[in-house]
Amino acid sequence: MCMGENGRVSLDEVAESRRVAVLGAGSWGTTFAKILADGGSRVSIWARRPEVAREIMQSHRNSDYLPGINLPLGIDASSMLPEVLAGAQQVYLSVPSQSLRENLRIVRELIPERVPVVSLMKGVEKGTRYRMSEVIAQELDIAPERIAVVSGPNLALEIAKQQPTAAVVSSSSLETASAVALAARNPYFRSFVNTDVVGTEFGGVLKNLIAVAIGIVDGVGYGENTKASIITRGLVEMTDFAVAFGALPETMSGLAGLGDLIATCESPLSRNNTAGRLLGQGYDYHAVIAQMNQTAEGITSVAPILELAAERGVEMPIVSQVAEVLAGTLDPRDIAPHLTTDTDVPQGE
Ligand SMILES: NC(=O)C1=CN([C@@H]2O[C@H](COP(=O)(O)OP(=O)(O)OC[C@H]3O[C@@H](n4cnc5c(N)ncnc54)[C@H](O)[C@@H]3O)[C@@H](O)[C@H]2O)C=CC1
Ligand SMILES: O=C(CO)COP(=O)(O)O
Repeated sequence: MCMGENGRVSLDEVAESRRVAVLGAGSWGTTFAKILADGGSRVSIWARRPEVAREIMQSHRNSDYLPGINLPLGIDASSMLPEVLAGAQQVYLSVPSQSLRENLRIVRELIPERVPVVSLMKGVEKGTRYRMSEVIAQELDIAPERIAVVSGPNLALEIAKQQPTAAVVSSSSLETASAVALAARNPYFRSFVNTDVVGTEFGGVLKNLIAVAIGIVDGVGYGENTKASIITRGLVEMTDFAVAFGALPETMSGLAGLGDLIATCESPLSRNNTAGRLLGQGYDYHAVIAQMNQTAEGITSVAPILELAAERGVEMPIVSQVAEVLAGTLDPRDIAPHLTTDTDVPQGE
């Protein structure tokens, strides 16, 4: 690192040495850019739409996704990928999960060598059923040690308002997780680390599905008993599923599991919860999709998650019922924390 004129390292030089790129200027990409900038990094965001990049550059706002939020001055934005990625020391990815692969194919040659690549996403790919870190490893052909994922109870708008929040950064390399966690921290945002990538990633995917179920019963008008029963049994489903794929059970009781489950199930800010509520109010799948102007990953993750569950013999009664409501084969009023077709023999909790 070079010195300023007085022989000291200037703040600009420190920030320059921590140049990071965020691909995706939706609500989470933009909020994460703010987290990183408020932590001292110099951040470039890639926005697919030039008008979004222009608004961030000129007004320091992204009013479509974060109304009322002023972004820090240390954030640049562009719709030109080479500009955004040049010199980045870390690359964060925050596009809808189903579009990750096509985007990686475009940026493959532009990602600087050896830098960590971080998924902020909470979905699985339809068809392949891959987690986002698996899509990254496959498309970029990089070692798992360079890949990290971030998850936790992280409703974007609350964090953009600087409400105190925690998350977990996971990588098979603790060194990579720690480097990312050091960048992704500031007075209102604290990143913990772990090496359970499978659990951390599946936690974020699975809680979306339970949040859709909670939205459905909310839309129907059921009360707290129903919701608490679904959340509690939902956590059992999440844990059974994740452990069957090699996750540690304790990850599911951490920020990426229970923590995110609580936040997403309780908040009207959650798009998954909102989509569920519309289903519970009687809108069908197509009407719900038409009303959502932001990404609700749970809707597209249901099918691949149930296919994966079937592969490993994991029972997921709540997620199965969400799939049935989406398919129009189950009346939202009949959704329950158990299958109504269960045997009459009482089961252990
Ligand atoms: N919003 C939140 O509170 C949080 C979201 N996440 C995750 O972050 C990921 C991104 O979600 P959000 O930013 O919330 O979604 P969003 O709907 O707010 O924004 C999505 C962004 O991706 C862009 N986009 C859409 N299709 C695209 C494509 N084919 N190629 C490239 N860009 C495309 C949109 O223009 C938009 O800028 C999701 O996986 C979500 O689960 C994770 C934690 C919190
Ligand atoms: O992941 C989230 C909170 O942690 C955001 O949830 P939604 O995608 O349902 O808005």
